Order: sequence, then structure tokens, then C-alpha cells
Amino acid sequence: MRYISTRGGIEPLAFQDAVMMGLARDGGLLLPQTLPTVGNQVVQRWQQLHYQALAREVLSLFIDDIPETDLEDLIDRSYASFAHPQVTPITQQGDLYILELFHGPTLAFKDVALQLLGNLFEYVLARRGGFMNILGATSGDTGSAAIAGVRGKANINIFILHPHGRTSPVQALQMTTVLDPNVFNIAVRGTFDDAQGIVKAIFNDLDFRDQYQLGAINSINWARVLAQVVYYVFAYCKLSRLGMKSVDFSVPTGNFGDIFAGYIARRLLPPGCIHRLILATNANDILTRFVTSGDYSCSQVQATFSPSMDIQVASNFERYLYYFLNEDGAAVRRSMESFVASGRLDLTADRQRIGQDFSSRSVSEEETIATIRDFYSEHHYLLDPHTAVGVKAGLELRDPGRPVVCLATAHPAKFGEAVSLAIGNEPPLPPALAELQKRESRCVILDAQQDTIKEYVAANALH
Ligand SMILES: Cc1ncc(COP(=O)(O)O)c(C=O)c1O
Ligand SMILES: N[C@@H](CCOP(=O)(O)O)C(=O)O
Repeated sequence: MRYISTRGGIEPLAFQDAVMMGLARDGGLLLPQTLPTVGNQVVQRWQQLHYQALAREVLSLFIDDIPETDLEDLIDRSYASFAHPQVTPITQQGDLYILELFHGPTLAFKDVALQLLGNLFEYVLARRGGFMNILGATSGDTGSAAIAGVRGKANINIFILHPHGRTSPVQALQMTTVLDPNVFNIAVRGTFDDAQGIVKAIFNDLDFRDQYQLGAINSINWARVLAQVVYYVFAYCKLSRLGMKSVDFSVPTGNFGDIFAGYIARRLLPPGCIHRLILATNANDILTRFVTSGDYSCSQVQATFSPSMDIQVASNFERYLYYFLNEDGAAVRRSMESFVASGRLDLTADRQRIGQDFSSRSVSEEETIATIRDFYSEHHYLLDPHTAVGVKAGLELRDPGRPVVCLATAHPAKFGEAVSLAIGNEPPLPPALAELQKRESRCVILDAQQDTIKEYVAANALH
């Protein structure tokens, strides 16, 4: 399997090179040259597998430059840190299925990919030699999961930008209380979009990128998306084993990474297995406007109870656009350049095609809190506010008779304030979070300026 850029400007790459490159050097995003598909017989075999074994099968369809036994070892070590034996278990609550993705070390779905990515970086560096400086942006969860994936690893430094004061207090502490010498937290005076824009701009400075051997942990890195494909397939296999042959997934969405993994899973499995992807947004509804009207236009970002989804410019949208524009790299480049210039893409004429892949709903702040409250009183099951956005959209947009799997993307204890508003008290903190407030923390606060961030990275980078 080789990897190409959405903008058509690079020679095809092997998987390990794609992982190390992160953002394609022509400014696009990396994708497999062809998308693998499997038939019903394979699905029947996969229905019998536990998570790690299924991960091996799915990943091997996309990776051919890591020997099988090494891949197996990487996967086993990555998921040994999960608290649940099934890694991503499904529970049934009423007539919804909840896919719990928060049993990893930092209690959010990001651990599923970032435990693996940290081990992949270490694996490649051990074989090729050298060092890397990871540069990433987070609205809250990617940062702590990435730090947990690489803290203390040799020849890797990690620089994580988060929007100052805009994550939940627990999310900030999960990052800033990690004092390993290879970890650098930067709170930027700005929004997540500012931080993500700076990270991408720095990656596009190829001299700086090469000098410091920058590595990406955001979902611009294909390995992030790939690892997330596995849990869609896992969930589908579990439900289809119980006789459910066609299911929908409802996905709380910000950067379009998680739902794009669902899109790849949908194309991997036989037609109809994943019927539709329900794209759930909070008040930052650019993606809902895109799905419902074809209008992809930026507006001002708003702070919400689901802060990790307070995003306007969704990184992985470009990957979907690549398929939407019939894999025409030049057309993607033109569209993205026009989007950067005008803040808008007009796909209103193609609205119906978009509707074949996704349905979408934006969920208000009041609805988010009411969903946490109602779900708790009906099922005694506590949703975090991001999951609540997905559950509300799933309940509203489901088809009669078709099962809906809602992705539970974070543990509710990470967002105590929203939960407390909904049910009157904060959830008990799991052991991983209980001690955080007492710990020493370390973080610099910097302006959201590319040069300021570059200077800080250069002063602290491995070289
Ligand atoms: C808890 C939580 N839910 C949902 C999302 C949205 O996921 P994505 O950005 O992949 O769309 C995020 C952030 O990415 C998150 O941290
Ligand atoms: N919600 C994310 C934003 C970054 O998204 P990513 O999936 O591209 O890393 C976060 O928690 O940081």
C-alpha cells in the first residue's frame, strides 16, 4: 500500500514514511492510493475476533512495511494500557448502542490512536535512528493523549499548543501536570483554530520542518485515522453477529477525524453494513451546514459545554473533499486555496450526494445539558457533553428499525461543570484524575503568533 496526497503533489510513500511525514509536503493530507474493501466472508471471520486481533487484520490491509509479528507486538502493547478487556466495549442503553471509547489512559477516544502512534514513532526511530520533535494542537483531548503516548520516550520531544482557558480544567491539568523533560505545554492566547493554523503553517515551512524533524500527532497524521477505523469495524462485527446487518453511527464531530475514520470503515465493509454516518455538531455548526445545504463557510467560533469540538476549520474535511471531487488532486488544491482566500466553499449544487454519506444535526447548549439529564434519569448512564451531542443527534435522525451506535468519546468526569449543571453534582473522579489538582504543573503562555511559537520550539527542540 502506498500513500498519496489529497493535492496530488508528492510521490507515493510507504506507510512508515507517511506516518513520519504527517502533513503531506505539498500542504495536502495523506491517503491510501486505493481503498481496500472486504466481502461478507471476511466480515463473518472478523465477527469472532477480539479487538487486538481485529486491529491486526484491519491495519494489515493498509500497512505492508511492518512485519506481521512487529505489528502484532505494537498493537498488543498499545492496548495493554486500556482498562477494559474489550478495549472499546459496546453497551445497550434503551434502544441505542453506546460504543465506549474512553477506557484508555487519558479517558478519551484519542487514546485508541495515540497509544499506537506513540509506539509507531518509537518503532520507526529505533530502526532509522535520529530524533523527532512533535508539534500538535489540541482543544483538550488530543494533547493529553499524545503526551501520554510519548512521555519519556527516547529521541522524541513533544510540543502541544492548547487554547488558553478554553479547555476544561481537568483537560488542562492532564497535560500540564506531566513533567517529563520531553514534554512542553504551550497555552496560546487564542482559539483552537488559531493553534491548529499555526501548527499547519509551521509544517508548511519545509526548512523548519526538516531542521527539527517535526512529527504530527493530530488527525492530519493518517495513522490517527487508521487506528480509529478499527473500532467502527469492531462495533459493526459485534452487532452483526447478533443479527443486525445494517447500522448507523452517530459521531460527535469537530475536526472531522473520527467521522472520517467512519467513512473509511463504511467503504471498507460491504455496501450497506454502515448505512449512514450521523454527523453531530455543537453550536459550531459549519459541518452541519455543509451536510444539510452544501455551504461550507466559516463563522466565529463559540465556547460551548463540549469544548473539544469548538472548531471551525476541520482538518480532515480535505480528505473527504478528495473523494467528493473524484480523487482529483488539482481540484482539491484549487478548492482549498479558494477556501483559505474566502472562508467559504460552495457545494450547494451537490447537496444530495453529500446526503448519501452523512446526515447531520447541530445540538444546542440547552439540548446538550437536557440530554445528559434525561439519559441519566432514564438509564442511570452518565454521558459526557460531547457524547451527549452525538446521542441527541442519533435520537433525532435515526431511521425506524435501524440500530444506531453512538460514539462515547470521553469520560464524563473530564467535564464536571457540564455534568453538574445537568444532574446537580459532579461525577466522582476516576483514580487517573483524582490526584491531578495536587500535582505540580508546567506550561508557558504565549501569543498565538507563528514566529513566537517557532522561537519557543527552536529553543527547546531536539536537534
Ligand atoms: C471528547 C471529544 N469528542 C469529539 C471530538 C471530535 O472529534 P473529531 O475532532 O475527530 O471530529 C473531540 C475532539 O476531537 C473530542 O475530544
Ligand atoms: N478535539 C481535538 C482537536 C484536535 O483534533 P485532532 O483529532 O486533529 O487531533 C482535541 O481534543 O484536541
